[in-house]
This record gives sequence, C-alpha cells and structure tokens, in this order.
Amino acid sequence: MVICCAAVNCSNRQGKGEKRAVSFHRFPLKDSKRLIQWLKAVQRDNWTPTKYSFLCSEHFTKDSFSKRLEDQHRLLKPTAVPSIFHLAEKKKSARGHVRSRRKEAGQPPGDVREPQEEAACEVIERSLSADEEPMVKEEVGNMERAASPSEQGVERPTPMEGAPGRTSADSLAIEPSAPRKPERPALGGCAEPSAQAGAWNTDKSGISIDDFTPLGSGACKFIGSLHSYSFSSRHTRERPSLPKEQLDRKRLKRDVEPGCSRSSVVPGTCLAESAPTSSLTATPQKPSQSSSAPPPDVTPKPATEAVLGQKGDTDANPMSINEVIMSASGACKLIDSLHSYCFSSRPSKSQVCCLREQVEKKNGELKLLRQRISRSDNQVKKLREKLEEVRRLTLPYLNGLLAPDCEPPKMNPSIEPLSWLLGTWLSEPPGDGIYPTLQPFHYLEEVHITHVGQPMLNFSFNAFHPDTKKPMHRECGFIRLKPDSNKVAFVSAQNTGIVEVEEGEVNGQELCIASHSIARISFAAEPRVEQIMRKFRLNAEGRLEQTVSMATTTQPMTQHLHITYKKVTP
Ligand code: HEM
Repeated sequence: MVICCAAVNCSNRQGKGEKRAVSFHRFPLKDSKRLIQWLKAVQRDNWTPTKYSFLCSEHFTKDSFSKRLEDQHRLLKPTAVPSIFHLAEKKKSARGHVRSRRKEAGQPPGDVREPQEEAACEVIERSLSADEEPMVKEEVGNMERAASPSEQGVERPTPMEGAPGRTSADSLAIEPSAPRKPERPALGGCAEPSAQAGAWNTDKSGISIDDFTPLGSGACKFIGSLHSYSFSSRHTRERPSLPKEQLDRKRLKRDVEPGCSRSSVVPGTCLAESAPTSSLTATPQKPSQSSSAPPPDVTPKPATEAVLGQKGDTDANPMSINEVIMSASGACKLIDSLHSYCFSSRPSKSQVCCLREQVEKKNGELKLLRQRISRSDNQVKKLREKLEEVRRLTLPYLNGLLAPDCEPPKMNPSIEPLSWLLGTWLSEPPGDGIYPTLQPFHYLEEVHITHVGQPMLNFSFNAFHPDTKKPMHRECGFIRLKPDSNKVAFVSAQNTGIVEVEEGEVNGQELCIASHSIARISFAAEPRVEQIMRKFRLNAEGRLEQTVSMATTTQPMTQHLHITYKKVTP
C-alpha cells in the first residue's frame, strides 16, 4: 500500500525522504466538525476522504503536534486542523500543473486521483499476499502510531473486528478473501438500512430486535451510520464500479464494523465503506420506527437529500466542495438531532408488549391464587362453624365462656400435685369387674378430669357395656387438696344413689383414698355399700390405673374393679 498525502500540490508519500521526517495522518472521519474543518482547509473539489486518505505533517503547524512521553514519538493533537497548503499554486496553475507534480512524484495528482486513486489503493491492499502482510502492518502501524490518540481510537478496530492491536487497514488487507461472518449485524453492529432493512421489521413472532437491544445504543449506532450518507453518497456514485466480488466483500466487512457510541457518532466508520448504490435512495429509518411514527419535523430523508442535492442530481452536475461541506454539515446536525429520540423515556412498542405479557401472566397467577385463597377461606369458615357447634354441644351456654379462645384456663397452683390426673382417659384394655357375689365382667370407661381455674379438679367417670355400649355405672364429683398439705378430699355422686366422701393422700403420682362418709338414697338396691377404697396411680407407661375395693353388708373389703386408662388428650 502506498500512502500519499491527499493535499493539493503535495507529493509527499511514505518512504520518500528521511524516515520519520514526514508523518501521515488520517482524516478525522468520525469527528464531523473537525472533518469539515479539514475539508475546508484541503479545498479539494468533488473529493471525499476515506479511511485511506492521509495528510502529511507538513500541512500542520508545529503546535499541532505533541510528543509521546515514552519514546518522544510525534503525535497529532486531537484538535489539530491543517492550515499549511500551497493552494495558490493550484489557483494559478491549471490541473495539468498539479498533474505534472504528481507525475514527478510518481503519484496521480491529488485533485484528480479520486476516485481512481482510492480504488487503486484498495485494489493494491486487497491483492497483498500473506507474505506481504508484515510490511503492510508495519507501514500502517507506523501511521497509526503517528496518529493522535483520538484518531487511533477512530481508526483502530474493536476486538470484535479483529485481533487486538490490528488496525482497520490490517483487517482489510489481510482478510479480504475470508470475511468474517457477520454476527447479528442488525443487533449489535452499525445498523444498515439497506442491507438489514428486513431486520428492523418485527418478525412473525411479533418480537423485534428492540426486544434484545438496548434502545439507546441500537438507535445510536443506526443514527451514527446515517452520517455515511452525508459524505459518501457522491463519493460512492463517482467511484468507478468495482468488481461485484469486491463490493460483496466490502459489504460483509461493513456488516461486522463496530457500532458507534453516542460520543463517537461520526461519519467515520461507514464513510470509508462505500454504501451500496441502492442505499442512496433508501430512506433510513429510525430503529424504533416499526413501533412508532417517525419524528414529524426531523427525518433522515431530508439529510440524505441534502447531501445528494436534488434527487435528480447526476454526475454530470457535480456539487462544489462548499456545497458538499455545507450540505454535509447540515445533514450532520440533522442526524445528530435524531439522538434525542435514542434516550427518550418512552419505551418501544415491543418492550411495552413484553411488559404487558408479563403483567397479564402475573395477573393470571394472581387470579388463581385469589381463587385458592377464597376456597381456603370457605373451608376455614365451615370448620369454624363446626367447631362452634361442637363447642356448644360440649360446653353449652355459659360453660362456653370458659374456653372462648379454645385455651384452657390457667390451673390453680394449689392443685398442681394432682395435675397428673388431668386429661381425658379411655379404658384400655376394658376394665375388669369382679366381686364374690358377681360373675366377672368387663366394661368400657371414659374419664374426664379437668379444672376451670378453681382450686379443685372436676371429674366424671362414665362406664359402658363393652358389647352393647349401653351406659352403666356413672359418677362425677370433685377432688380437692387441703392447703399446704397432701391431704385429699374426693367427693362423688353415683348414679346408683350413693353419695360419698373419700379422703386420703397424694404422694407423687399415686392417690390413695378411702370412704369417709357414704350416703345412699332410701330406695337404693341391696346390699348396702359400707366402705369404699380407691387407688389411682400413673404407671411407668404413663397410663392411669384405678383399683376399687368395697365392703358391703354381706362381703368384707374386696376388690370390685380394676381398670387401666390411656390418655387421649395432650
Ligand atoms: C365406687 C363405685 C362402685 C360401687 C361403690 C359399686 C357398688 C356395687 C355394689 C354394692 C354392688 C352389689 C354387689 C352384690 O350384689 O353383692 C355392685 C354390683 C355391680 N356393680 Fe358396682 N359399684 C361401683 C362401681 C361399678 C362400676 C364402675 C361398674 C362398671 C360397670 C360396676 C358394675 C357392677 C355390676 C355389673 C354389678 C352387678 C349387677 C348389679 O348389681 O347391677 N360397679 N356394685
């Protein structure tokens, strides 16, 4: 690749003269304002710079350069604008004079070499063999090192484009025959309204690329790419037609071109790449246009037309450099104004749809949950009604006041020594009944020993026939403790017509009592009970045992009953 200065009347090229005496600097393609300043200074008619266009250091004042600390290498300042040109020579001399100087330098004249020279440069670069690559890299690398940091930032590819450290030029020179497969060009790269026109549309599923691309960055990249129309339209039209294969390679290369950030939205990246002819007439669209109307007063279309001049403008009626600069400047401002839409708080239609779907899905889940809660509430309500019914049956009327919250009243501390008796007990196995005058028998019995916060226990014993389940013996009463002692009084009323008081002692989990007084109704059955003895104990298995012995008018003290209960309540 031959690098030569693009200035009028300048014949400097790389390799000519002392090495490093003259450095070459790329046009700031991605800095539209500065580019316009450069173009105004260069004053080349009907010429558009590309990434392969350079100005040599002779056109910059000394203060345009700075020196790199490490190696004192000359760097062009990011704000530098060329100002030293021999334009008078051009004015007074005809094109032939310039051509003669170029011929002397072995190069085509600067003001007539376009577009042939640009195309020739590219052809040279693309025809480089692998063996020539190091040289090309070195040359371009030297140029890159001589460029300012901002230019390096503009010219260097992103890691996505190529290996670290490789330049755009490297990539173009080395990989023309194996262009990298475009990776989601419409999603992550610089949006191309022509090549990727379909990608902007919503697909069959209704999901557009906006669903996957941050709204601002995607739109920014696309809008940035519009700058290429501001500068390259005429350039493209005036370039000699390249073989179709080369154009295809250029398109592929452009597809993998990294997008421009908002801060670097310039005509640079796409400027060097000639857009397909069809794109000149395409109306670029805002990325979110599929979901919203374009801005009424600012559309890219006028920008394109501004650069093109009249739609019917042809090569036979070329625009002057001033026209190009002015129209390009206007187009740049117009395109830059589009960025105000990139960061609009208004979400895209696809985003709204996506959110709406999520909301509808959540609403559906919420509806199901509410139905479940409603069913559960009904079940709870029915259970509460049943519980109230049971409570009314078991604790009718005022007794219901004793356990309004289903919590037992606090036990009186005085009856704590008898607390092991508390609970509901069921006979297991059935009780055994014996007596010398009787046939042995079995019976079932349910025992309730409770308290209501008073200093006594309430009890009820309810016997049933084990087979017929008919009620048999029943008794109820109270158990009291003499304060500050283990003395116990057992007061019982039986369905047989006996009322008795037994007294005794509680020792640990054993209560032994004997009848203190027995009364009976006048018409009670014979024989009369004259003495009763009982023993309650909580055995090692946690079961309650009761043994009843009695003496009648006919029998001495003899065991009548023995039964074991198991506790059925906590
Ligand atoms: C401390 C409580 C009890 C006393 C004081 C008591 C007293 C008596 C007496 C005095 C007799 C008559 C005995 C005879 O004829 O010689 C009797 C009979 C009987 N007792 Fe008891 N008894 C008591 C508890 C029970 C219990 C819990 C049952 C269980 C079902 C029961 C079932 C019977 C039976 C089946 C007879 C024979 C038939 C009868 O006379 O009805 N007794 N009892």
